[in-house]
Amino acid sequence: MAKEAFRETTKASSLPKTEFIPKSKRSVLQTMAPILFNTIGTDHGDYIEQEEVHVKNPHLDSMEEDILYHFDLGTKTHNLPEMFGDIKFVCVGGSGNRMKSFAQFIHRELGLPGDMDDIRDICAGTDRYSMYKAGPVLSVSHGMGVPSMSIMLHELIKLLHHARCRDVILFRIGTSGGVGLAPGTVVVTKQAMDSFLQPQFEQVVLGKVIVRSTDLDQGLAEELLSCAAEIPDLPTVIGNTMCTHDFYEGQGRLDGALCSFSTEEKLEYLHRAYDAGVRNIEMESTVFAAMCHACGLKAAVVCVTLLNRFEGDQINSPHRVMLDYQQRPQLLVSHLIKKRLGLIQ
Ligand SMILES: O=P(O)(O)O[C@@H]1C[C@H](O)[C@@H](CO)O1
Ligand SMILES: O=c1cc[nH]c(=O)[nH]1
Repeated sequence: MAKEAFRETTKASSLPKTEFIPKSKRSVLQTMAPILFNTIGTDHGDYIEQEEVHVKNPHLDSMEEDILYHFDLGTKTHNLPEMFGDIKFVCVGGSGNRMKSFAQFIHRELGLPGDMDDIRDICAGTDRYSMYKAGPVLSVSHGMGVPSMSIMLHELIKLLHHARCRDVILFRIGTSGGVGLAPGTVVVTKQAMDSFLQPQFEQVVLGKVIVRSTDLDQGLAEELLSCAAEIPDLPTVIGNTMCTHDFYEGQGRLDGALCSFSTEEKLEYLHRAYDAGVRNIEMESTVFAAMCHACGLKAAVVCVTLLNRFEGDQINSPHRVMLDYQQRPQLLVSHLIKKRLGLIQ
Protein backbone atom coordinates (compact mmCIF):
# COMPACT_ATOMS: atom_id res chain seq x y z
CA MET A 1 0.00 0.00 0.00
CA ALA A 2 1.46 3.38 -0.95
CA LYS A 3 1.41 5.48 2.18
CA GLU A 4 3.73 8.10 3.47
CA ALA A 5 2.57 8.55 7.01
CA PHE A 6 -0.07 7.48 9.49
CA ARG A 7 -1.18 9.34 12.55
CA GLU A 8 -2.65 7.76 15.62
CA THR A 9 -6.26 8.83 15.65
CA THR A 10 -8.78 8.85 18.43
CA LYS A 11 -12.45 8.27 17.90
CA ALA A 12 -15.70 8.31 19.83
CA SER A 13 -17.69 5.90 17.66
CA SER A 14 -16.90 2.34 16.65
CA LEU A 15 -15.57 2.94 13.15
CA PRO A 16 -11.87 3.73 13.28
CA LYS A 17 -10.09 6.07 10.92
CA THR A 18 -6.44 5.98 10.03
CA GLU A 19 -5.47 9.34 8.71
CA PHE A 20 -2.94 9.81 5.92
CA ILE A 21 -0.62 12.80 6.28
CA PRO A 22 1.69 13.64 3.38
CA LYS A 23 5.24 14.43 4.55
CA SER A 24 4.93 18.01 3.26
CA LYS A 25 1.90 18.62 5.49
CA ARG A 26 3.38 17.29 8.74
CA SER A 27 3.69 19.87 11.46
CA VAL A 28 7.03 20.69 13.05
CA LEU A 29 5.86 18.89 16.18
CA GLN A 30 5.05 15.80 14.21
CA THR A 31 8.47 15.89 12.60
CA MET A 32 10.39 16.66 15.79
CA ALA A 33 8.47 14.75 18.42
CA PRO A 34 7.79 11.18 17.34
CA ILE A 35 7.25 10.32 20.98
CA LEU A 36 3.85 12.00 20.72
CA PHE A 37 2.97 10.66 17.31
CA ASN A 38 4.49 7.28 17.52
CA THR A 39 3.12 5.76 14.35
CA ILE A 40 4.19 8.54 12.03
CA GLY A 41 6.07 7.20 9.08
CA THR A 42 6.06 3.64 7.81
CA ASP A 43 9.76 4.05 7.17
CA HIS A 44 11.31 3.74 10.60
CA GLY A 45 14.30 5.70 9.35
CA ASP A 46 11.94 8.68 9.57
CA TYR A 47 12.43 8.92 13.30
CA ILE A 48 14.84 6.35 14.58
CA GLU A 49 18.30 7.78 14.78
CA GLN A 50 19.93 5.09 16.91
CA GLU A 51 19.64 1.33 16.99
CA GLU A 52 18.83 1.22 20.71
CA VAL A 53 15.41 0.05 21.80
CA HIS A 54 13.24 3.12 22.30
CA VAL A 55 10.31 3.58 24.59
CA LYS A 56 7.77 6.21 23.58
CA ASN A 57 6.92 7.54 27.02
CA PRO A 58 8.39 10.86 28.27
CA HIS A 59 7.26 10.14 31.85
CA LEU A 60 9.75 7.29 32.21
CA ASP A 61 12.66 9.74 32.21
CA SER A 62 11.58 11.28 35.49
CA MET A 63 11.14 7.97 37.32
CA GLU A 64 13.88 7.07 39.78
CA GLU A 65 13.11 3.41 39.59
CA ASP A 66 11.12 1.30 37.16
CA ILE A 67 9.60 -1.87 38.58
CA LEU A 68 8.67 -4.40 35.93
CA TYR A 69 6.04 -5.83 38.22
CA HIS A 70 4.83 -8.81 36.16
CA PHE A 71 8.42 -9.95 35.50
CA ASP A 72 9.52 -9.47 39.12
CA LEU A 73 12.44 -7.39 37.82
CA GLY A 74 13.39 -3.74 38.37
CA THR A 75 16.00 -1.14 37.53
CA LYS A 76 17.17 -0.81 41.15
CA THR A 77 17.00 -4.44 42.16
CA HIS A 78 18.59 -5.91 39.03
CA ASN A 79 21.51 -4.97 36.79
CA LEU A 80 19.48 -5.12 33.59
CA PRO A 81 22.33 -4.14 31.19
CA GLU A 82 24.48 -6.93 32.62
CA MET A 83 21.66 -9.49 32.60
CA PHE A 84 20.19 -8.67 29.18
CA GLY A 85 22.50 -6.28 27.30
CA ASP A 86 23.58 -8.94 24.78
CA ILE A 87 20.05 -9.90 23.69
CA LYS A 88 19.57 -9.77 19.91
CA PHE A 89 16.51 -11.99 19.42
CA VAL A 90 13.37 -12.21 21.52
CA CYS A 91 10.91 -15.05 20.92
CA VAL A 92 7.50 -14.94 22.55
CA GLY A 93 4.71 -17.51 22.69
CA GLY A 94 1.64 -18.30 24.75
CA SER A 95 2.78 -21.01 27.13
CA GLY A 96 5.59 -21.09 29.70
CA ASN A 97 6.45 -24.72 28.92
CA ARG A 98 6.71 -24.04 25.20
CA MET A 99 9.04 -21.12 25.80
CA LYS A 100 11.18 -23.19 28.17
CA SER A 101 11.56 -25.97 25.61
CA PHE A 102 12.29 -23.39 22.92
CA ALA A 103 15.07 -21.93 25.11
CA GLN A 104 16.52 -25.42 25.60
CA PHE A 105 16.23 -26.13 21.87
CA ILE A 106 17.95 -22.89 20.82
CA HIS A 107 20.63 -23.44 23.50
CA ARG A 108 21.47 -26.74 21.79
CA GLU A 109 21.17 -25.34 18.26
CA LEU A 110 23.55 -22.46 19.02
CA GLY A 111 26.03 -24.84 20.68
CA LEU A 112 26.07 -22.75 23.85
CA PRO A 113 28.20 -23.91 26.80
CA GLY A 114 26.59 -25.42 29.90
CA ASP A 115 23.74 -27.84 30.40
CA MET A 116 20.50 -26.83 28.71
CA ASP A 117 18.60 -28.50 31.54
CA ASP A 118 20.04 -25.94 33.96
CA ILE A 119 18.22 -23.13 32.17
CA ARG A 120 16.18 -21.28 34.79
CA ASP A 121 13.07 -19.13 34.76
CA ILE A 122 14.23 -15.52 35.23
CA CYS A 123 10.68 -14.60 36.30
CA ALA A 124 10.39 -17.42 38.83
CA GLY A 125 9.41 -14.82 41.47
CA THR A 126 6.06 -14.38 39.71
CA ASP A 127 3.77 -16.86 38.03
CA ARG A 128 2.44 -14.38 35.47
CA TYR A 129 5.08 -14.93 32.78
CA SER A 130 8.11 -17.17 32.23
CA MET A 131 11.40 -15.95 30.80
CA TYR A 132 14.50 -17.89 29.74
CA LYS A 133 17.79 -16.68 28.29
CA ALA A 134 19.98 -18.70 25.97
CA GLY A 135 22.95 -16.60 24.84
CA PRO A 136 21.61 -13.77 22.67
CA VAL A 137 18.09 -15.23 22.63
CA LEU A 138 15.37 -14.38 25.15
CA SER A 139 12.34 -16.65 25.29
CA VAL A 140 9.27 -15.22 27.02
CA SER A 141 5.70 -16.46 27.51
CA HIS A 142 2.81 -14.04 27.01
CA GLY A 143 -0.31 -15.97 28.04
CA MET A 144 -3.49 -15.90 25.99
CA GLY A 145 -5.02 -12.90 24.28
CA VAL A 146 -4.33 -9.23 23.63
CA PRO A 147 -4.37 -7.85 27.21
CA SER A 148 -1.93 -10.47 28.46
CA MET A 149 0.39 -9.93 25.47
CA SER A 150 0.11 -6.14 25.84
CA ILE A 151 1.17 -6.11 29.52
CA MET A 152 4.07 -8.44 28.78
CA LEU A 153 5.21 -6.28 25.84
CA HIS A 154 5.14 -3.02 27.82
CA GLU A 155 7.51 -4.56 30.35
CA LEU A 156 9.60 -6.41 27.75
CA ILE A 157 10.20 -3.30 25.65
CA LYS A 158 11.11 -1.30 28.77
CA LEU A 159 13.44 -4.12 29.84
CA LEU A 160 15.23 -4.06 26.45
CA HIS A 161 15.46 -0.28 26.73
CA HIS A 162 16.82 -0.26 30.30
CA ALA A 163 19.27 -3.02 29.34
CA ARG A 164 20.46 -0.80 26.44
CA CYS A 165 19.97 -3.62 23.92
CA ARG A 166 20.61 -2.81 20.26
CA ASP A 167 19.35 -4.22 16.97
CA VAL A 168 16.81 -6.53 18.57
CA ILE A 169 14.36 -8.59 16.50
CA LEU A 170 11.16 -9.99 17.99
CA PHE A 171 9.28 -13.11 16.90
CA ARG A 172 5.94 -14.45 18.03
CA ILE A 173 6.07 -18.24 17.68
CA GLY A 174 2.57 -19.52 18.20
CA THR A 175 -0.34 -21.72 17.20
CA SER A 176 -3.41 -20.75 15.20
CA GLY A 177 -6.44 -21.98 13.31
CA GLY A 178 -5.83 -22.30 9.57
CA VAL A 179 -8.14 -20.82 6.95
CA GLY A 180 -8.04 -23.01 3.84
CA LEU A 181 -4.69 -24.59 4.76
CA ALA A 182 -3.72 -28.14 5.69
CA PRO A 183 -3.10 -28.53 9.44
CA GLY A 184 0.59 -28.21 10.27
CA THR A 185 1.19 -25.40 7.77
CA VAL A 186 3.32 -22.56 9.10
CA VAL A 187 1.98 -19.06 8.37
CA VAL A 188 4.39 -16.12 8.34
CA THR A 189 2.20 -13.06 8.83
CA LYS A 190 2.17 -10.44 6.12
CA GLN A 191 -0.37 -8.18 7.80
CA ALA A 192 -2.07 -8.59 11.17
CA MET A 193 -5.79 -7.78 10.93
CA ASP A 194 -8.51 -7.27 13.50
CA SER A 195 -11.88 -9.07 13.54
CA PHE A 196 -13.25 -6.46 11.10
CA LEU A 197 -10.45 -7.43 8.69
CA GLN A 198 -8.80 -4.05 9.18
CA PRO A 199 -4.97 -3.89 9.35
CA GLN A 200 -4.96 -2.02 12.65
CA PHE A 201 -5.06 -2.32 16.41
CA GLU A 202 -7.47 -0.36 18.58
CA GLN A 203 -6.55 0.52 22.16
CA VAL A 204 -8.88 2.35 24.53
CA VAL A 205 -6.92 5.13 26.24
CA LEU A 206 -8.63 7.59 28.61
CA GLY A 207 -12.00 6.55 27.24
CA LYS A 208 -11.03 7.13 23.62
CA VAL A 209 -9.96 4.67 20.97
CA ILE A 210 -6.43 5.02 19.63
CA VAL A 211 -5.79 3.28 16.32
CA ARG A 212 -2.32 1.95 15.66
CA SER A 213 -0.79 0.48 12.52
CA THR A 214 -0.05 -3.26 12.52
CA ASP A 215 2.65 -3.13 9.85
CA LEU A 216 5.28 -5.84 10.19
CA ASP A 217 8.73 -5.96 8.61
CA GLN A 218 8.15 -7.37 5.11
CA GLY A 219 11.86 -8.06 4.55
CA LEU A 220 11.96 -10.21 7.68
CA ALA A 221 8.84 -12.10 6.56
CA GLU A 222 10.45 -12.83 3.17
CA GLU A 223 13.66 -13.92 4.90
CA LEU A 224 11.65 -16.38 7.00
CA LEU A 225 9.96 -17.73 3.88
CA SER A 226 13.28 -18.37 2.19
CA CYS A 227 14.58 -20.05 5.36
CA ALA A 228 11.52 -22.32 5.28
CA ALA A 229 12.44 -23.43 1.75
CA GLU A 230 15.74 -24.71 3.15
CA ILE A 231 14.10 -26.92 5.80
CA PRO A 232 12.65 -30.27 4.66
CA ASP A 233 8.95 -30.94 5.35
CA LEU A 234 8.10 -27.49 6.61
CA PRO A 235 5.09 -26.33 4.58
CA THR A 236 5.10 -22.54 4.95
CA VAL A 237 3.13 -19.67 3.42
CA ILE A 238 2.96 -15.91 3.81
CA GLY A 239 -0.55 -14.63 4.52
CA ASN A 240 -2.61 -12.27 6.59
CA THR A 241 -3.40 -13.23 10.18
CA MET A 242 -6.68 -12.35 11.85
CA CYS A 243 -6.42 -11.58 15.57
CA THR A 244 -9.56 -11.99 17.68
CA HIS A 245 -10.46 -11.35 21.31
CA ASP A 246 -11.96 -14.80 21.81
CA PHE A 247 -11.21 -18.40 20.78
CA TYR A 248 -14.86 -19.49 20.39
CA GLU A 249 -17.57 -17.13 19.09
CA GLY A 250 -14.91 -14.53 18.31
CA GLN A 251 -13.29 -16.93 15.85
CA GLY A 252 -16.62 -18.11 14.43
CA ARG A 253 -16.61 -21.45 16.29
CA LEU A 254 -19.81 -23.41 16.64
CA ASP A 255 -18.59 -25.41 19.65
CA GLY A 256 -18.39 -22.86 22.50
CA ALA A 257 -20.71 -22.58 25.51
CA LEU A 258 -22.49 -19.84 23.57
CA CYS A 259 -23.14 -19.56 19.85
CA SER A 260 -25.23 -16.86 18.26
CA PHE A 261 -24.87 -17.74 14.54
CA SER A 262 -25.52 -20.54 12.01
CA THR A 263 -23.03 -22.78 10.19
CA GLU A 264 -23.71 -20.79 6.99
CA GLU A 265 -22.94 -17.49 8.74
CA LYS A 266 -19.71 -18.94 10.14
CA LEU A 267 -18.57 -20.10 6.69
CA GLU A 268 -19.53 -16.78 5.08
CA TYR A 269 -17.29 -14.97 7.61
CA LEU A 270 -14.39 -17.35 7.09
CA HIS A 271 -14.70 -17.02 3.29
CA ARG A 272 -14.73 -13.24 3.63
CA ALA A 273 -11.57 -13.48 5.71
CA TYR A 274 -9.98 -15.82 3.16
CA ASP A 275 -10.80 -13.35 0.36
CA ALA A 276 -9.06 -10.61 2.41
CA GLY A 277 -5.92 -12.76 2.37
CA VAL A 278 -6.37 -14.24 5.85
CA ARG A 279 -4.75 -17.67 6.18
CA ASN A 280 -4.82 -18.10 9.94
CA ILE A 281 -6.54 -16.87 13.09
CA GLU A 282 -5.00 -16.34 16.52
CA MET A 283 -5.28 -13.93 19.43
CA GLU A 284 -2.20 -11.71 19.82
CA SER A 285 -0.75 -10.65 16.46
CA THR A 286 -2.33 -7.18 16.18
CA VAL A 287 -1.09 -5.85 19.51
CA PHE A 288 2.29 -7.51 19.00
CA ALA A 289 2.68 -5.90 15.55
CA ALA A 290 1.34 -2.52 16.71
CA MET A 291 3.55 -2.18 19.79
CA CYS A 292 6.69 -3.33 17.96
CA HIS A 293 5.93 -0.98 15.07
CA ALA A 294 5.29 1.97 17.38
CA CYS A 295 8.62 1.38 19.14
CA GLY A 296 10.53 0.86 15.89
CA LEU A 297 11.26 -2.81 16.59
CA LYS A 298 11.63 -5.32 13.77
CA ALA A 299 9.12 -8.09 14.32
CA ALA A 300 7.58 -11.17 12.72
CA VAL A 301 4.68 -13.46 13.57
CA VAL A 302 5.16 -17.17 12.82
CA CYS A 303 2.28 -19.47 13.75
CA VAL A 304 1.53 -23.05 12.86
CA THR A 305 -2.06 -24.00 11.98
CA LEU A 306 -3.57 -26.74 14.17
CA LEU A 307 -6.65 -27.35 11.99
CA ASN A 308 -8.42 -26.11 8.87
CA ARG A 309 -11.35 -24.00 10.05
CA PHE A 310 -13.30 -24.68 6.84
CA GLU A 311 -13.42 -28.31 8.00
CA GLY A 312 -14.18 -27.96 11.70
CA ASP A 313 -13.70 -26.24 15.02
CA GLN A 314 -12.44 -28.88 17.42
CA ILE A 315 -8.73 -29.45 17.78
CA ASN A 316 -8.51 -33.22 17.84
CA SER A 317 -5.08 -34.25 16.53
CA PRO A 318 -3.15 -36.62 18.82
CA HIS A 319 -0.80 -35.08 21.39
CA ARG A 320 2.37 -36.15 19.54
CA VAL A 321 1.09 -34.51 16.32
CA MET A 322 0.37 -31.29 18.26
CA LEU A 323 3.87 -31.33 19.71
CA ASP A 324 5.33 -31.76 16.23
CA TYR A 325 3.22 -28.87 14.89
CA GLN A 326 4.18 -26.57 17.79
CA GLN A 327 7.86 -27.12 17.09
CA ARG A 328 7.60 -25.97 13.47
CA PRO A 329 7.67 -22.17 14.10
CA GLN A 330 10.56 -22.80 16.54
CA LEU A 331 12.49 -24.70 13.86
CA LEU A 332 11.98 -21.93 11.34
CA VAL A 333 12.92 -19.08 13.67
CA SER A 334 15.98 -20.94 15.00
CA HIS A 335 17.12 -21.49 11.39
CA LEU A 336 16.92 -17.76 10.74
CA ILE A 337 18.73 -16.95 14.00
CA LYS A 338 21.53 -19.39 13.16
CA LYS A 339 21.89 -17.84 9.71
CA ARG A 340 21.97 -14.33 11.11
CA LEU A 341 24.63 -15.37 13.63
CA GLY A 342 26.68 -16.91 10.81
CA LEU A 343 26.42 -20.41 12.28
CA ILE A 344 25.04 -21.82 9.01
CA GLN A 345 25.22 -20.61 5.41
O1 LIG B 1 0.98 -18.73 21.34
P1 LIG B 1 -0.32 -19.46 21.41
O2 LIG B 1 -0.20 -20.81 20.82
O3 LIG B 1 -0.82 -19.53 22.84
O4 LIG B 1 -1.41 -18.68 20.55
C1 LIG B 1 -2.71 -19.08 20.28
C2 LIG B 1 -3.65 -17.89 20.48
C3 LIG B 1 -4.16 -18.08 21.88
O5 LIG B 1 -3.30 -17.47 22.82
C4 LIG B 1 -4.14 -19.57 22.09
C5 LIG B 1 -5.52 -20.19 21.94
O6 LIG B 1 -5.47 -21.56 22.03
O7 LIG B 1 -3.27 -20.10 21.09
O1 LIG C 1 -8.06 -22.22 16.15
C1 LIG C 1 -7.16 -21.77 16.85
C2 LIG C 1 -6.04 -22.53 17.22
C3 LIG C 1 -5.09 -21.98 18.02
N1 LIG C 1 -5.23 -20.71 18.42
C4 LIG C 1 -6.29 -19.95 18.07
O2 LIG C 1 -6.39 -18.78 18.47
N2 LIG C 1 -7.23 -20.50 17.28
